[in-house]
This record gives sequence, C-alpha cells and structure tokens, in this order.
Amino acid sequence: MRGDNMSSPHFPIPKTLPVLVVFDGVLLPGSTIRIPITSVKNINLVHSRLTFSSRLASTIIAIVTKEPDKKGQVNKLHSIGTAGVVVQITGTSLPRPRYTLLVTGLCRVHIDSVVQEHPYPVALVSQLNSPTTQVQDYAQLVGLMREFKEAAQKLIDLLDIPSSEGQKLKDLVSRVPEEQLADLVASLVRATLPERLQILDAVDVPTRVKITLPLLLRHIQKLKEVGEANVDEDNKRVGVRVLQRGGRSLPPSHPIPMEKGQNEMAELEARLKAANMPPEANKVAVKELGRLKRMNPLVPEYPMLRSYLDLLADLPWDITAPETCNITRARQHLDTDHYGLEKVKRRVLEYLAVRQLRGDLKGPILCFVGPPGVGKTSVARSIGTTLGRPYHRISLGGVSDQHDIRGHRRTYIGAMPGRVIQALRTVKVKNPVLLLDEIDKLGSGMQGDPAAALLEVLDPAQNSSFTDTYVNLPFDLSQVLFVATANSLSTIPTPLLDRMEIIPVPGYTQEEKVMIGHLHLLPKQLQEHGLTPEILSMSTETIAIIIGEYTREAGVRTLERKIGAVCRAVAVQVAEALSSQDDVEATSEIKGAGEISGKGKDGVETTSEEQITAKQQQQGSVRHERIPYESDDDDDDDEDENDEDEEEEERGRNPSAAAAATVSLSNFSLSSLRQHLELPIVVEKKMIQDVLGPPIFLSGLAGRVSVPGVAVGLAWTPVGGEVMVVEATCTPGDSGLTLTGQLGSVMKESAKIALSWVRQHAPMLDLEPDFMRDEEIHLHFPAGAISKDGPSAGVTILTVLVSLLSNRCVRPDVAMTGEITLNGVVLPVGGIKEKLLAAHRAGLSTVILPSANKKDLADVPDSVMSEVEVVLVDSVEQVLQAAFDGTFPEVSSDATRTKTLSSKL
Ligand SMILES: Nc1ncnc2c1ncn2[C@@H]1O[C@H](COP(=O)(O)OP(=O)(O)OP(=O)(O)O)[C@@H](O)[C@H]1O
Repeated sequence: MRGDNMSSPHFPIPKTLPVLVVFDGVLLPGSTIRIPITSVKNINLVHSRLTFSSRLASTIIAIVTKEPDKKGQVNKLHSIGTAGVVVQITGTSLPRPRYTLLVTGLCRVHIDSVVQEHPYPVALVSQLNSPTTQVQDYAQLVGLMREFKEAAQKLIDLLDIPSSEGQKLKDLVSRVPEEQLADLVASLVRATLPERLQILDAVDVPTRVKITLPLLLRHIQKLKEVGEANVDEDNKRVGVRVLQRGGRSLPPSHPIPMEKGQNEMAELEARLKAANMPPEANKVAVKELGRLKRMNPLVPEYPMLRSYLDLLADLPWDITAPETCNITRARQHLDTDHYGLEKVKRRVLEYLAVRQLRGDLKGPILCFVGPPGVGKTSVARSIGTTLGRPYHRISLGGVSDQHDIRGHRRTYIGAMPGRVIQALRTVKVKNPVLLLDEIDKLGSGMQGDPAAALLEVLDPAQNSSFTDTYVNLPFDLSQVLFVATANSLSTIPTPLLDRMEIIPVPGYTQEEKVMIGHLHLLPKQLQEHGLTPEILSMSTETIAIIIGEYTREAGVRTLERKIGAVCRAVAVQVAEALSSQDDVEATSEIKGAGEISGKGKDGVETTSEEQITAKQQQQGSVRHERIPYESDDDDDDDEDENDEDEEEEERGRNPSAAAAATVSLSNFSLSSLRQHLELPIVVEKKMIQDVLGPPIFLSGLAGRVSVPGVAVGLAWTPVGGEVMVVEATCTPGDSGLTLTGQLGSVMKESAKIALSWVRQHAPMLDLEPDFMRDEEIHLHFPAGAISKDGPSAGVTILTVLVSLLSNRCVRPDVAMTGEITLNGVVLPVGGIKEKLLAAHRAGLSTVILPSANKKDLADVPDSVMSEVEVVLVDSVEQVLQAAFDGTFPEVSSDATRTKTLSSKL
C-alpha cells in the first residue's frame, strides 16, 4: 500500500513526529477536527511541544488512532496516521490541564516504529502519498470521479444547511484536487470508526474513492428515507459541521447545536456593527471580516481570524455601566461589611467623595497594603458594590510573562489577549472596578517584565489608548477603576509604586479580632453551614480562646477557618439528631403498618420480625435519600484539601453529614429538633479541644526566657508582626561568633556590631577583656527555614549576648526592637504597630522601643497601649536597664542551663 512514487509535489514531513493518540476518531488529510485532550501523555505532548510560543508551521504532529481489538478493548496504535498541524488550543492549565485542540490533517504517514514512549510517544514515520495513476486506469478513474462528485453534490443538497453554505461547499467539491476529494467528502459522511480507518488506509486515490463512494451513497439513501422534513439528529449534526466549521468535520462526540437558518457571517457582521467601535477599530474589523468571508474555511488561519473577530465584537467599546455613587450609602456598605478599619474606610470615602464632586473618572490608583486576611480584597470589592459597577479580580500572583498582561501576537498558537482585555470581555462594560490582586507577587522571567506592561495599563497618560498585542488596536482603559492589593511594598517596582496611592491595612488587635469573629465571621459561617444562632451559640470568650490558642496571624483568615470547623462539627450533631428523628418517624410508620395489619397499638414492644425488616428498609431508604447530598459536598472537600493546616478539621467532622444537615434543616422545624438536642449548642473550651485538637499555640514565653542567653525580639514580616525568641550558647572553641537561622547580611552585621559593643564595654559588664579567647558563641534565630534580614534585631542580639555572658536572665515579659550603632545609640526601625500587636498577642507586657519611634505609637490601638508598657530608649544602656529590670539579677541556682563562663565572671 505504501506509495513510493510521488504523484504530485508535497511538503516534506519530518521523519520523527510526536504522536497524539486519539481513541474515537480519525483525522483525514484536509479536514479539521477538535480533539479533547484528557490522557496524561497527550497533556505532556501539549505542554512540551505545543504551548511554548511555537510557530504554526513548526508544530507538526502525528495523529494516530488507537483502535479497538475484536473484543472492543483499545489496545494498539493503528499503523497509519495523519500528520497534522494544530491550529488552535483552547482550555486551561489550572487547576487541572484541560485542552481541546483544533487540528488540520496534512497527509498520511506510516508509523514505522515508536522510538519513545515517555513523557509522550514519538514515532519514526514515512510520508505516504498516492502512487501515480497508470494510464490504463485513467479512463476508469475519470468516470469514477464524475460519479463520486455527483453523489457528493447530491449529499450536500440533502444536508440541512443554509443554501449559501451549501453552494460554497459544492464549489469546494468541484474545485478540490482529486486526491483530496474523497477525504473531504468522507469528513461529511456518517461512518463508523473501522470504516474511517479503512478510508485512511487507502493510500491510492482510486481505492479511496471506491471505499468512500458506498458510504456516501448509503448516507444519501438514509437522508432520503427520513425525508427533508424529518432530518434526524445525526444528520443535523453533519449539517452543523458544515455550517459551523465550513466543511470541516467534528467528532461525533462533540456536536454543536444547530442554529437553523442563521447565517454565521451575517450574525458576526451584525455583532461587530452593534459593538459601536471607534472608527479605527471599525475599519480593521470590516477589513478582517471581508478577509474571513473570502477565506477558504479549511485553511488553519480561519478559526484564528474568527476568534479574533468574535473578541472584537464582544469587547465593550461603547458600553458604560451607570455609576451610582452615594457617599452615605457607601459609608453604610463599608460599615456593614467591615468592622474597624476606620482609617482605611475614611480614605476610601474621601476618594469616592472627590470623584463624585469632580465628576470625572480619573484619580489615583488605590493600593491596599497589609498582611494576609485583613480585609484588603474585601474592601476593594465593597468599592465596586458601592459604585454599582461590575467588579472583577485579576490575580497577579506568580505572573511572570508580560504577555499575560499585554496579550500574545495573533500569529502564535493558542494566542490569547492579555488579562485586562479578557476581564473587560467578561464584565462587558468599559468602566468596571478591576482589582489587581497581589501586585507585589508579580514575577519577572524570560518572557519580559509584566510590571512594565502594567505601567502602561495604570498610567492615566497612556491608558486611554492601551494596545493589547493580540487585539492590536487601541482600547480606552481610562474609565476603568483600578484597585490593587499587596502584602508588602518592598517587591513592588518603584515606577509602579509611583502610580499608586498606598493605603496601609494593618493587622488586628485581639479585641478587634474577637469583634470581627463575633459580628462577621460567625454569622457568615453559620449561614454557610445551614445553621442559625438558635442552634449554635459561641460567646466572645470562646472566640478569644480560638484566637489565642489556635491562631497566630495578623488577619482573621485562620480564625474564619477554625470557626468553620466548629460549625461543621455542630452540623454533624444536628445531622445525627435528624437521622434519629427519621428513625423515630420510621418506627411510628411501622406502628401504623402494624395497625393496618391488625396488630396491637403497642406495636413497639411487640415488634415482629417483619416490622424490624420494614424498619431497616425504612432506615435504608433514609440513608439512600441522602446520597445526593453527600456527593454535592465534594466541592467542600476540595476546598478543604487546599487548607494547609487543617488536619484538626478532619477530626470529628463529617462534611457529608454537615451538608445533609444543611439541607435537612430546611425541612425540619426547630421545635422538632429540640426534642432530640438541647438547643442552642453552646460551644465551649472542651468542645473546641474536641474539634480543633489540643491548643497549637500556648500563650506565654516565660518558659523559654527563663535561662540566660535568651531574649524576645520583635520582627516585621509581610504577614504581620512576629515575636522571635533569640537564643545564644557559649562553648569552648575558637571560631568566634556563629550565626544560624538563615540571616541576611544586614542582620549578620548587627550581630558583629553588638559583639563589638560588648567587647568595648566588657569592664562595665563585669567581663574580662579577652572573654572570648577560649570560647565561641552560637547565636540562633528560630524558624530557621525562613530567611531573615534587617537591622531591627540589633538590641535583641545585644541583650542576648549580655545575658549569656553575664549569666543573667532577661525579664520574661519583655520584647524589644531597635537598630544599634557601634557607639550604643539605638536608632528607629519600621513596623512598630505590627510589632506591638504581635507582642500583645503573645501576652508580653513590656516593649522596648527606640525613642525616635514615639511618633508611630499614635497608630497603635488604645486597647493595646493600655495593656502594654512601652519603654522608649536612646541608648543600649537604657535597653539593658529595662531588659534586666535595672538590676541585672543573678540567675537562680536551679537554672536549667550550664554556664561555661560563669567561673570567669
Ligand atoms: N474588618 C473586617 N470585618 C469583617 N470581615 C473581615 C474584616 N477583615 C477581614 N475580614 C474577612 O476575612 C476574610 C479574609 O479577608 P480578605 O480576603 O479580604 O483578606 P486579604 O487582606 O485580601 O488577604 P490576602 O492578602 O491573603 O488576599 C474575608 O472573609 C473577610 O470578609
């Protein structure tokens, strides 16, 4: 069968091709099919060979059918496949890769051998072209072709497609080269998988035509039988294939519903007109539409141009949402949705008021900066709701390719517009509120700098004519209200920072968290679990226990999850109570059955075997009815899987039961539930431990600070303030000072400065001048896996060294922060509010701060200031006085640590 003689010039196909395995279809040369990608190997192939900016021409793959054996089991690759080019990829790679490829067949190839199986198959192939037709066969072939073409025209007449489309198809059939004719018509004809494989195997043209003709005639016969008025569903599908894809076939498993009598082009033209584009864009749209109309639907560019025009028609060039800005309502909105955050709310209201008065849409871009879970996204969403404009969130975390923002060139496979244009297509208005979430997490990779692309989007001077690379036309973004969020300013490029107004959203105090939990998170979780305050009651004291013993965060996200876990546990109790109610009902029904069958009213005591069976069946049916709810809850489970630290939630909870309870509660009144449960179920400490496990964080650092060489420092991190127990030990040796805990260079320098100061002041500290001659000091910062840097640990390091060398304990209730100089001056540091909140959270009562930070105390909530004593210091001596209670107390004799230097002091 293999054709060694080339009958006509063909483009060469590479000798080695990656193989895309298909299971229920056959791609014939000249036709285009959609192939859903589900198997791991096919996904690997897409990732490695098709999604890396490959140019169209270079991505030739072999599409080979895995055919079933006689028992219907799929087992071996067919020996002949089709070399094809992927013209479009749709789908996503997250959360799970799911793609659909649009592939056009080029020519037949023989699979000589499979040279690689993993990660995707690769095969050595030889191109198959039709052998030259011998002169004696020629007359016969001409007759056969004529008959075939006539039958094909007849089939097209019978297909349920608009006449204009039919005419186009007929023209195509009359023009197409003879060797492509059978393949083209075969893609219109209904045929089984083995029949299609037979057509694929027919390398020489006459054989192929001879095989296809009977199938063609069979299809015509069938269409005639059902009659034009009653075209069966399958034929409609064929019609749709022709109508929608211009003569290219689609696998039977992916039919597209018929839009009877609709002219695709006219519809597209009408949509483009209705889009009311600016003249420049309109000119391009008209020109491209003309090109699409003239284009042969079989060429790979057709679907790409079609998608482009669809996007132009979908973009909101001239659609504006009416803005309903009302400051009083805005205030109400913000207050209803958020507790506290007074400064943030005030700034947002000022911003909205200025916009309302000026009546224009230009203004600074607000950027909310703060630790996770403090309500940044939530406040930004409230702005959208307040203004009555559609809101859309663009997540920028991990975006490292500028094309994600600016779009890809249309010539690339899988080309897509950038995220901003995609968002506008989704919201369908040109003035939405777009939230640029996690703007500080933008990456920068090989594919250009996305931050630079964002500059163009955010700059009011440029964004009125933002040109996405895919759209390639200016789009006016000046009416979009951009709002951004970030955890830290340090990673936001300066030019981007310059264009935004930073609104800090600080962490919450313990009291604020309790109130947020009580007023917002608990009601929200109750509602999400189908519970009510009449069923579950949780006091503010209980919420405070959860905060203190199960969370260490600046925001309230973990708190919300923990409250959710408690709600689920209660939902299980309710569900169980409801099922026991079902049991009782079942019993009473059985009693009823007993009455009917003439048994006594006191049937419970005298339950017969039949009754027990009936009861069991009844219970079985109760269980059975709940099954749908159980599967409904799968989503819940998925979410839970994403929670990193939620193992305790697994304990004592049953999401299925929770869901069952949620649904069942609507059917059962509270009064009937009260018969089985004492309501409300009051959540107390014992129940919290049962559900969440033993406390994760024990308050008080006293145990750890009760030995010399340990002090509590305060650190600022993008996720809020942290208390850090810094430790030092001293052992015989000569390697000087060893630092561990992934410290940056600035922190290492702080340690050196502190040691120099101690050396310089050895006499004052009662140390010998060469106290480190035979000793080495090891200084460790906890959470060794996390890198740390910055000068603010200076005072803590110094205090730890003094404590170690003087063998005296630091006060256990003191935390400190501040930079030191060689001369012992204490300099101001940042993140004071966050640090004080962290100290307060950890139950520390005294905080040593640089005097120059006094101004920052104004930001610290009164509730914290009233419980934490702040000692302002200018010098290291003052730090030591405060840290050691002014007297440098001797270590008690039962100190747990051996002090190697004690003999020297
Ligand atoms: N002040 C508050 N009042 C009421 N609810 C709040 C408050 N702050 C946070 N929340 C709630 O906490 C949850 C987390 O908030 P949100 O998602 O807005 O945090 P975020 O600061 O954007 O975090 P991230 O930086 O991780 O995106 C939400 O359910 C939100 O409603």
